[in-house]
Amino acid sequence: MRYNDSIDVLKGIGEKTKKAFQRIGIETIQDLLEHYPRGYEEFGMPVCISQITEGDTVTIEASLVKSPSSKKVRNLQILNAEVRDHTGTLSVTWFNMPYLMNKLRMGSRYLFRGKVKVKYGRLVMEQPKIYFNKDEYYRLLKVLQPIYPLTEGITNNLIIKAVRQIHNELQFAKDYIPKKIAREYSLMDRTKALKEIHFPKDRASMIKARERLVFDEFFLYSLALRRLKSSKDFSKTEYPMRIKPECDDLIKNLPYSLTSAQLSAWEDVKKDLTSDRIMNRLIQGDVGSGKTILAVLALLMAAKNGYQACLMVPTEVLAKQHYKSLCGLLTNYGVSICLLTGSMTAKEKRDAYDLIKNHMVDVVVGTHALIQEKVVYDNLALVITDEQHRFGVRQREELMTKGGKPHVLVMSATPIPRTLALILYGDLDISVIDELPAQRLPIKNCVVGTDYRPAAYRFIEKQVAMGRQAYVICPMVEENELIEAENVIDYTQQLKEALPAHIKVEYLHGKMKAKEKNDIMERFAQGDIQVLVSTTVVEVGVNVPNATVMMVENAERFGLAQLHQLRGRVGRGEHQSYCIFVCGTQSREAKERLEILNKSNDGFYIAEEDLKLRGPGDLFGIRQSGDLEFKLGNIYTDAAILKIAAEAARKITDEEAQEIFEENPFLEDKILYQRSSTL
Ligand SMILES: Nc1ncnc2c1ncn2[C@@H]1O[C@H](COP(=O)(O)OP(=O)(O)OP(=O)(O)O)[C@@H](O)[C@H]1O
Repeated sequence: MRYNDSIDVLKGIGEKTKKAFQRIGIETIQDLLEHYPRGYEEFGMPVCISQITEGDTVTIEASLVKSPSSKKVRNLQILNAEVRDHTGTLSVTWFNMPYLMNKLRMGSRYLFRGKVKVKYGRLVMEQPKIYFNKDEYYRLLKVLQPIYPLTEGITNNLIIKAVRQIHNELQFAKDYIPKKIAREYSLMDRTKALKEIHFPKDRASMIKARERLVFDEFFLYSLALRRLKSSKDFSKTEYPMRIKPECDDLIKNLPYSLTSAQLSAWEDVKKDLTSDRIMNRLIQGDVGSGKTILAVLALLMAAKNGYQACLMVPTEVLAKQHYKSLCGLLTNYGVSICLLTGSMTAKEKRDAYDLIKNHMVDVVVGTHALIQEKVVYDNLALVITDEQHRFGVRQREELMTKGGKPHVLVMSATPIPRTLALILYGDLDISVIDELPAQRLPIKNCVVGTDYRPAAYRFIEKQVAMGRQAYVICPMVEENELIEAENVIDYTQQLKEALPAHIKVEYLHGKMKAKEKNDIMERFAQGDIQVLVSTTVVEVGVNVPNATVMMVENAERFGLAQLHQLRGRVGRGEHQSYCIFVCGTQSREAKERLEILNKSNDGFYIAEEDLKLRGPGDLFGIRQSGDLEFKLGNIYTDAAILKIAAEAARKITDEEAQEIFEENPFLEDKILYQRSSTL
């Protein structure tokens, strides 16, 4: 049996089963070996009925004390029975297994294994597996039985049998890792690891096997990425640029001086743009750290070199905001700018397409509309995506195909620990803005209960009297009977009543028409509206430096990273700013979580704490669903393995890497295929 053989060389896999396997991406012996269990079932000694509590999955040894009775409820054939051991009795239920009626004998002892629930106030074991033969069960004791991801037509048992056969007939699994690395990191042998991951001797052995296989995934991924990156490094740009004096001039004329972190990021960008290679850079900086100006400088540089450049942002509100600030900063330098968003009329769009195609504009700002088929660019040399996590990388790539191979600059305010950033944005170089403008005062935070509202409103009133503005965030747009949380529409009404009439309160939410949203945002930015009640649509990138209060209702409903983003909407100017997190529950856990924000304004710290508390899914708000998935490894929870695997990959010379992939010609493709579908 060979690694690349089709799975139908295995006994019991015919045409139909083969097709079913294909549906979950399994074609070869290797695929099946790498179809890892999603968990294990641990068989324990039988327990006494009196020891069982709700929710347990247990085995009992008991005899049937009442003949099974059968009834039909809609399409379901339900079989009820009662069993007893020396400590008590238990109800047992099976669904759609009528043939058990004749198989189970009154008074006989069997082993039943299943989950115990409470139904009508009584404990019931549902759909238990029956072991008619005691020895059959005792053989399973202490063994971790693999539980596989399945699809229709494929049972767990079928996979177990097939994998066992592979283990019996395949001598060696391919080992990708050089011996010196395996030794240095005390890795389990790969062949053994592939056995133990499916049929572990015990838990410790399974963990060690898993570590080895996760290491392989990360190690190879890091290597492949390195090769990809170095090959990219050699890809010559079609859009070489020269340094332009206008950029220095713009910096000189700003009402503030750039921080040293901004300056050093700008140096990175300049170096990239003036080199003969394509730029692929991520600028990572906490909320309000001043990333936008770097985008502006890069756009100016591209335009002054005679190229087109575009800035793609996730929302219409943000596109409008950037458009306005770009016009303010760049028109003096003879740069023409146009806006392109989904809500523009057909005619407006057509006009924009014409301007772009004929290079009547140098810079295009917009939303997804920028990557519509109809947009034809003329010499698109630079693509900047803001908050790229809101775009799939697919979309980014689509935009890239509109130019030859434009330079790419990605802006992200998502605080990700460096090791993770290296993997998540593995093909990008990274500049970090780790410093806030000097004159910023740290935001003052408080976590309060709903009874604090009257005091909060008085506080907002005072701030407004001083010429400042406030945001109030609610989780919902409108009332929903099923969810107890504040909603924007009703809240605005209440707030209008609670605040003096001269204070203008308006609302903003995602369901409003683009034009209405823009209008409200514009009026807020101009100071015509003093208090804006909104959903999280303001979360990303909105910049109104005069706003100094952020009040978040039902703060417990948001992730910490998201709350940090919301908080980032204030403290963007020279005024002291405040954040009031209103906790709508008494839960201690919720309050503890919010205390993390109370204590720190540092996005990286918050991200780490959130990771500890809630796990990765909720934290990053990015790349959550199926993003950068490895078969076994999880880049967040296996961060420790990721770190050493990346370190090990760095120890490999280019020649050694070449050898690894040469020996396994399908491997690199496979990894990079995964990359392109995820990164
Ligand atoms: N060096 C600086 N000194 C003072 N103010 C600055 C400096 N750099 C930028 N700013 C101002 O700080 C505010 C926030 O900057 P910007 O909008 O670029 O933040 P950002 O990094 O994009 O944040 P976010 O991720 O929250 O959108 C803007 O009003 C900007 O004009």
